[in-house]
Amino acid sequence: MIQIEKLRKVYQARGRTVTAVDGVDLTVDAGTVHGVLGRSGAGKSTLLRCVNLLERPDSGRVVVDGRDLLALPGGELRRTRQRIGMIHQHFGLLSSRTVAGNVAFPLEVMGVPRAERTARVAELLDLVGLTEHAAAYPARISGGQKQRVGIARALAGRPNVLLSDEATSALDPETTASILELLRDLNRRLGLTILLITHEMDVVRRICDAASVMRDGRFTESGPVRDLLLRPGSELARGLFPLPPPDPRPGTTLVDVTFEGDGADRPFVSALARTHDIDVNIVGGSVEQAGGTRIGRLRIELPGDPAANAAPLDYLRSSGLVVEVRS
Ligand SMILES: Nc1ncnc2c1ncn2[C@@H]1O[C@H](COP(=O)(O)OP(=O)(O)OP(=O)(O)O)[C@@H](O)[C@H]1O
Repeated sequence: MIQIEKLRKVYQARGRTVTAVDGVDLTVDAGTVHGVLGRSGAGKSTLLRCVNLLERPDSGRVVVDGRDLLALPGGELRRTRQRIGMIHQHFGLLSSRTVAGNVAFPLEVMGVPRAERTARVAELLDLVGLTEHAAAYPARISGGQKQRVGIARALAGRPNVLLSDEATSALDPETTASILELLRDLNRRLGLTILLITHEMDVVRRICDAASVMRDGRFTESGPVRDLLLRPGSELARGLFPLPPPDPRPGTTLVDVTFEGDGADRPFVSALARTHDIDVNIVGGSVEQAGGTRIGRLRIELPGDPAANAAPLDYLRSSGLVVEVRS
């Protein structure tokens, strides 16, 4: 479990002060995957690097598995940090070592005896599907395989927590999907808690249980993915279900309807048309699997202005749908 309280990190660079993380609170429950989403410069990397103290926060608290990192004495801090794995966008492999040698490296640093190390490396390579490539050098393997080596290496110290710094940003979509699947699988099999940062909506959709949207060092929204997607005005929902900017026609009402699970199969559009004897025009929409559930977003146009549509809008709301009037 990761608990971050009022975390703040300020950089001074060339006479300029940048507040990269500006009082962030975050709890990542044990065994869940949490994604922090945001544009370049939002403060995501700084936040992530504060969780294993690669960056030292100016103030706030970072508690990992019940240990307050900023209060730990040196030796204990080092041992605790060894139990926090990290993977990176550009893998960071040692080119002079084989795949097995790269995975063995942190075990050597930890002083694990040779026989135990060999067995552990074999176990880790099996876990990430790289047994056959144990003797290959990084230059000879694909980007996806390199990230698998990165993951095996990060798991060497049997961490409960894995930090992922844009781990799939350098990969093509197909390889991205397979790496995300591997991370999801490891999260489930090992009960691994994963905190990842990304600028890709799709990463959140595919593997995150919860997410935060970061801008200018702060979270603008944060919570379980399902809850965020069902919240009117959610940036995450708008990003995952892109609809064109609303362009209402005079004398009509443009409505965005978000629905979950069964709602995706319920013919609420035809029911609305029938119940209120109106023509409903579907302008756009999509249905996605996200946050462990199926969520859809549909933009519809009703005849008449919003004031004239009070009853149909009430009908949609009382059907358990999330309704946002865009005109
Ligand atoms: N070592 C540093 N010294 C000075 N300023 C820094 C340093 N590291 C980051 N910053 C600044 O802090 C802000 C947040 O940067 P950060 O890298 O955390 O954002 P990010 O969301 O991860 O973006 P990116 O994806 O581009 O890395 C930016 O304005 C950046 O220029």
